[in-house]
Amino acid sequence: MTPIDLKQVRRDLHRIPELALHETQTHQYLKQLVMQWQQPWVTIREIPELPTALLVRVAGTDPQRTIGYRADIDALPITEATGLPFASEHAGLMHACGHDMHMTVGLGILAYFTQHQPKDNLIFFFQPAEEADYGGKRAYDLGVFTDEWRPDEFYGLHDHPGLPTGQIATRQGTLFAGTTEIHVTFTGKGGHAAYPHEAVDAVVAGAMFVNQVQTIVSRNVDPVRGGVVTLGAFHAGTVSNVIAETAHLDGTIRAFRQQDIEMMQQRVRDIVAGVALATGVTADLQLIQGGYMPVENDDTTTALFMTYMTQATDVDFSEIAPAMTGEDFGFLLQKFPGTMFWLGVGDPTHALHNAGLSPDEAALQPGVDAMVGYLNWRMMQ
Ligand SMILES: CC(=O)N[C@@H](CCC[C@H](N)C(=O)O)C(=O)O
Repeated sequence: MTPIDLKQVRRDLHRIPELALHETQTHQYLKQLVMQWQQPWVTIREIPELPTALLVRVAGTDPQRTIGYRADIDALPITEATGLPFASEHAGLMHACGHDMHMTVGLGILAYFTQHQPKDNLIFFFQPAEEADYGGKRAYDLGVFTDEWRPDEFYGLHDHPGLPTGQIATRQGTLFAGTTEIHVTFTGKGGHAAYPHEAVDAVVAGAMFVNQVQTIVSRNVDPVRGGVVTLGAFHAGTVSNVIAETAHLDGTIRAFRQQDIEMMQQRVRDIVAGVALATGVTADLQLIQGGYMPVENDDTTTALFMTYMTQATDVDFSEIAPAMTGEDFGFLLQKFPGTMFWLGVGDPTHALHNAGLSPDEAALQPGVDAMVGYLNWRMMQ
């Protein structure tokens, strides 16, 4: 029997969402739970330079390889609107991307292998900072995945509200886009609304920028390949009769190929420079890709994964098209072969990052069972 109540664990985690690199309560919860499953073949590891991360190694009985499994643990600055009895207790924060589900499935798999020592070595990486600040790359750059903590292959899942509960889905090749955060501040000269000629209007500069970035995808990206530029925030000004001195905008660039992402980054730089020249504002632009590289599934591990998932009679599996969501697991998959996959959580009326998102907890057990089944099968190959 697996020593974990999946639904209870998920609800406990759902109550305590924390932002990237601040997941202290979550880290403590995970650690206390894992410590209850201690066995001579289980090692818990913390990283002083990345204190909210947690790694667990399960030593195999006759290892041929080390298999990694990653679950992300951070939440979003969204005020929950689900009305659930176990809703977020942290004002303004929510597990609106399902990382509470990700952690719970990861814990379920780990719990199983603490009780049934595997043949191969397994490492579990409970990763801070997926939504921002690229915790996977940070861990890699700190040298975490070396020596006995080096995975020969790496797996990780993301929940998908649009897929039926418990369905597993993935594909060969690119699964998710690479992304780049855009942060730009235009600074002009504030003034009276009646005297625009004596001011430099940052709202006009911001509006020009919003309009001109719309040409990047429509005019510069190969339409067959696709891409997205979304500006999610625009803050400027105070009242109707004062010309705004500053405008700050935040957004994201997305595409499936790194060369397209870099071309789009350059177009954003060009447009910012053009807006500054045309309006007289000064501009401070930051483009941050961090670890959000395109998520490229490895041919070999993905063929194995899809073979198992297709043949397993208790797994509902589908092949799926790539998505423009981003994931810093893309960075780790550049360093180690592996496979990312979706787990259906059956809430088609709410997208990821929606305040009403309520993943179906009935997906937890099939998620654990599919991955435990796959790992046991993989270790016999
Ligand atoms: C699965 C998911 O929603 N991931 C996030 C990753 C954020 C990347 C970065 N902060 C950016 O916006 O570029 C996503 O928004 O896709």
